[in-house]
Amino acid sequence: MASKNHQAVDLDTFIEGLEKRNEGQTEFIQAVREVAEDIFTFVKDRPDYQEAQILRRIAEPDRIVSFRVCWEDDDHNIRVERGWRVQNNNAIGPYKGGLRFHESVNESILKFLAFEQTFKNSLTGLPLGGGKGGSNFNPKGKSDAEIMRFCQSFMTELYRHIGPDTDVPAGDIGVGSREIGYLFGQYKRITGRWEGVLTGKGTAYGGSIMRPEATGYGAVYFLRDMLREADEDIEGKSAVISGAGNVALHAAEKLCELGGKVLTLSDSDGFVHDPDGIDADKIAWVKELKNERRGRISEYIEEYSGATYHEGEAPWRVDCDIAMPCATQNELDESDAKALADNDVMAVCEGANMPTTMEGVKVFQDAEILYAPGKAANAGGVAVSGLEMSQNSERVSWNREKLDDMLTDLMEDIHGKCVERGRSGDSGHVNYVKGANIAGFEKVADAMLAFGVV
Ligand SMILES: NC(=O)C1=CN([C@@H]2O[C@H](COP(=O)(O)OP(=O)(O)OC[C@H]3O[C@@H](n4cnc5c(N)ncnc54)[C@H](OP(=O)(O)O)[C@@H]3O)[C@@H](O)[C@H]2O)C=CC1
Ligand SMILES: O=C(O)CCC(=O)C(=O)O
Repeated sequence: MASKNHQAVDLDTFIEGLEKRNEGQTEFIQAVREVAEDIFTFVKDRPDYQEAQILRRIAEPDRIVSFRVCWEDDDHNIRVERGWRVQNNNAIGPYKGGLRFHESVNESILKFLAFEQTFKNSLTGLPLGGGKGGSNFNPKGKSDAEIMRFCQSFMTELYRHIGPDTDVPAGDIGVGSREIGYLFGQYKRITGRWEGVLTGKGTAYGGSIMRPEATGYGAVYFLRDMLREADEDIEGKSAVISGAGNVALHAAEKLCELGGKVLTLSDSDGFVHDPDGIDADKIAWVKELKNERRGRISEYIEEYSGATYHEGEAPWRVDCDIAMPCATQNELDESDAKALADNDVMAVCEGANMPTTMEGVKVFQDAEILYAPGKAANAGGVAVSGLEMSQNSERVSWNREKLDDMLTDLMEDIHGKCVERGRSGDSGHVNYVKGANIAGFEKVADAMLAFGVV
């Protein structure tokens, strides 16, 4: 009788097939490859996972919906963009993951994000599957009315593919509370239903009071847990942060609160370095600059004269104890990682999704630098989204204190899973990438085994 294992392939053959099937989709291939390296070792002793082709199936989205988004700008020009929703895997719960509006958005980027989301959401321990969506629409410089018309048009197609038990989108780059408001309003108008179909909503209409802070705060809680595991803490440590959006500013806020000193923030044009520290008042000023006036980070040096602005550069060469990439994918490459290692960085904790290239990750791992991948460290955002879904279906509202306690516990739990699965026998060093990959995979894999071949 032929072995049931006849379809098992080695890692190289798996990657070859992946590259062939997803030609040119570099971000997606990178994300799957990073997981596959750990999972292939892990499933060596699990023929049931191998025979069921679990990883091969998770690496093929359940479906991708792509659609035209047509809208009218303030000068009455008709504009056409492309929208997508990638529903990667719903083995353990409804598809869940953000929407990104950025001119760089394409299928590869959304597929990598939806794939990573599947593992991240599993790590939270909540019943959430993985998805992601968005558009190549560029929100920069658009009026509020233009943003509203775009969001309404986007939702006019998306609404038929989502639902509180089907797929629950949220924000990501370029999608904050303003956009979620317009999207939710349009969903409600079309369907006539008030239901928890989006998270990141305003508190006036069912949003969680902690969702805006959750990703950045959660990442710093993970950092604190990781440092504690190594008998260190945040107090007195200097930190470089990239980005000046939702994740970066809330990470900066929590770092300051826990006694850290934030030295940098950035946007896609450059970074600011403030040797005096970017404290809570300065962060509040940047929040107003970014969220209300929609300005550029370069304006910081006009307000705070001790700071310098570095056009076209990233902050990774500034001497620091802690680095937190909180902007976008592949923003920290091998040479950046070497610069951080040469400066004896103690910990790298990712607020963004896949911000470090594979070569950069290798530098951190070879140097045994404490390194937390985004899929574990930034899971606090989607975890609080999961809590927002519970609040909506139970028709309850939890206060900030309760939610912050729950977020703290959730991050501690994710950290614990990474340590359990990622600690190496000899040195005791924790490989958080391996830990997150294996712990995230296992729950989804067990659910998929239970379903048979579907
Ligand atoms: N919001 C959330 O809850 C979660 C977000 N994440 C991830 O965190 C990261 C940041 O998201 P978020 O803070 O929400 O997004 P925002 O839109 O609020 O902010 C994004 C920030 O990153 C900068 N940025 C974007 N693209 C680039 C680029 N190509 N090069 C350099 N800088 C860039 C932006 O600068 P500029 O204004 O110039 O474009 C901006 O400062 C993303 O990777 C996202 O996927 C992960 C988990 C949850
Ligand atoms: O809260 C959510 O559902 C979205 C979070 C997200 O997009 C992410 O974790 O990258």
